[in-house]
Amino acid sequence: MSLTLYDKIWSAHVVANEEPGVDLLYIDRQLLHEVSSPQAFEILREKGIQPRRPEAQLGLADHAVPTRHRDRPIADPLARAQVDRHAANCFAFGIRYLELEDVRQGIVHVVGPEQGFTLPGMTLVCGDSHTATQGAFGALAFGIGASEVGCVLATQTLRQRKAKRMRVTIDGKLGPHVSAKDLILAIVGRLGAAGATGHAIEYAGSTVRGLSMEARMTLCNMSIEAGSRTGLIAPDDICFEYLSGRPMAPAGSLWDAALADWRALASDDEATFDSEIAIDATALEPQVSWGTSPDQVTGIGGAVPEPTNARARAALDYMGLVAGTPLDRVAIDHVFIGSCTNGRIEDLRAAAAILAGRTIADGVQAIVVPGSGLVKRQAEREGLDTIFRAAGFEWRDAGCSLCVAMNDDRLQPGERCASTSNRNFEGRQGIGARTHLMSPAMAAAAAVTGRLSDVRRLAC
Ligand SMILES: CC(C)[C@H](C(=O)O)[C@@H](O)C(=O)O
Ligand code: SF4
Repeated sequence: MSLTLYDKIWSAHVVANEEPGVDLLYIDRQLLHEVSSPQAFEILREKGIQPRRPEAQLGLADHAVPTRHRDRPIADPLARAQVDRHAANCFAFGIRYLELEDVRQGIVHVVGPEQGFTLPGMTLVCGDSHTATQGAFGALAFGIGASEVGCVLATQTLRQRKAKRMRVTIDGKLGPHVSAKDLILAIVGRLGAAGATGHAIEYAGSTVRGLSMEARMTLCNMSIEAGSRTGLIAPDDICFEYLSGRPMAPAGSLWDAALADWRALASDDEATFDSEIAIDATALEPQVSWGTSPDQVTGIGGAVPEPTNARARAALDYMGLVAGTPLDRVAIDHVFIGSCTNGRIEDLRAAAAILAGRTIADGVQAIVVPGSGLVKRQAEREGLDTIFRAAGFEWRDAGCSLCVAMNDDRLQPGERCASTSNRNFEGRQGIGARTHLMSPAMAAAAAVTGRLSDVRRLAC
């Protein structure tokens, strides 16, 4: 029987069949952050259980952490308590924890792959909806709820209903300054916020094969914004090269053995999918969201659309936008470059390439927040921090930052932000704040002009 990549990883992890369509899966790895883990540790305490495999877990703090003054104790008492509690829980239960001072600290979905904790063919979970980011490595990676985090800690298994299979095939060469972020925004726009609900998406096609691992992670990251908990890409030489030599990746003969297994991780040629979508990358223009859901998106050459339903009307109202306004006339107050969608080294390089020799517009406040301490260090080695600072950006420490208003970085009501993150929900960047999602190069262009702008015009 022909199988998809999803089927193969799934069946390799079935411990028991519970009922038709529902299996008990073995979970290889779990990432633990400070927001979704406290309840799980409480479950262990209440029941007097020790983690089944502490070495299969990795803990760190990312959502609540400040991105400045990291040499001082966390000023906000609630954030400090949350981070301290998470660290204490990890230590108490014998789980590896990356301290805030550790250069390896960062956003879970950046750190997992960077450390080689995330490997092809694995099942990997985290109490976080953007865990699908790590499916870029051909891992079955998905977000779970807080009580499920406890279940994985206690048993290293999880009861799961198998999803339907969807393949998104992307072919054609991306134009200059058009990136994986533009692709995934366009895909989410086409599928709709619930279009892939109940499905596991596999991204395939010549465009995907040509993408770096950083770009593949950007693609998989936003699968959840179309309703899919899982985004997968078959691992190949680009993936193996990225992983080779990573601290937690296998080495020596174990690496050779792993590689032989990983090369079999692809959908069979005759495998069938419940749903198939084809995307032509050639004609794609840079994308910008105009509403309060990531599927409310269009090309930068377009205008604020005429609302066709109550949801769109409410979105325009919240966003303070009038239908028919060309997008490139919309002025912005803030720029945020970072997040698990676009906080990796390539994202910083793409933004810096636009900002070199330029300065941000008067009145604009701009921050760049590397996805991890290692991304920050690498960017500094390449002199990117100098470019960002010279342009007028603040150069911060790693964390979720302005992607989510759960830390010191947040906007005021009515402020408008060009953001490389993945969600533009009401209040996401602060109460009443307005978010436009876009790529790092597009965010850099917005910083320079002070409005939403086509980076291709600025670049040439
Ligand atoms: C706080 C966390 C559980 C949440 C998620 O599940 O994704 C956050 O990371 C987000 O991006 O909204
Ligand atoms: S960077 Fe944003 S999307 Fe990613 S885990 Fe943090 S809050 Fe969630």
